Amino acid sequence: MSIRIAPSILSADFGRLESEIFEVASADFIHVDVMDNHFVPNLTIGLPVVERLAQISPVPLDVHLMIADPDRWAAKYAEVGAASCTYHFEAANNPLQVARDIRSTGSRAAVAIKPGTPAEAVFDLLTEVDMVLVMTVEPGFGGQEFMREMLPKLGALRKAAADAGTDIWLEVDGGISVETAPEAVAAGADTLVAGSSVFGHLDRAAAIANLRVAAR
Ligand SMILES: O=C(CO)[C@@H](O)[C@H](O)COP(=O)(O)O
Ligand SMILES: [Fe+2]
Repeated sequence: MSIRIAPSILSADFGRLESEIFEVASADFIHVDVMDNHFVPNLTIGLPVVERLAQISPVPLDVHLMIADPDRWAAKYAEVGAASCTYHFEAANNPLQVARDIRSTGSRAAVAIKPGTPAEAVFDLLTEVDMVLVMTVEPGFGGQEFMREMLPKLGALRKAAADAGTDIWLEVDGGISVETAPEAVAAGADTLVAGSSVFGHLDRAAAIANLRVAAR
């Protein structure tokens, strides 16, 4: 199985975002954290910036919406060019409808769960989404410590998806590095978000290559 790497631009230099994105062009996706200071206690970027990033990025965008009311907003991010659009289960009034709205645009739909949310919460959605994102930190900030106690959720999701006759991607986000990537992959992750462990290195391409080797 080939592992997908998605550098999170939360740890990039926002003053030179375009060149930062080109420095991680060897990645499979660019992970874009959208935070609204309501669902999480942090504020980043919104729809107009994501739209422009989608136009200039050499690799597809994996947009992670940490926002209230994804029922209203999620499909709009897909419409402006997010190849994959992830909303939080905890924030959605109608999680099933949000997934369907995203998919109706042609983008991949993904649902995320915070550390306090059990994997079972999204079992009913597994045939309606393309990916589940298991948070391995509390959402809101980069550079936090990896919560390895979240890893059993991956096995549970993999089994539930197989039981439901569907094949989905499983992404982990938070504290992923060359040390923790092997654990996440062994537990069932196939898509790794990495913020500080990519943008914390001057040579971003080497950091991505090192993650790929570690994940193998
Ligand atoms: O969604 C989030 C944080 O809420 C992430 O995508 C972070 O940006 C990951 O950063 P690192 O833990 O890899 O530094
Ligand atoms: Fe994220």
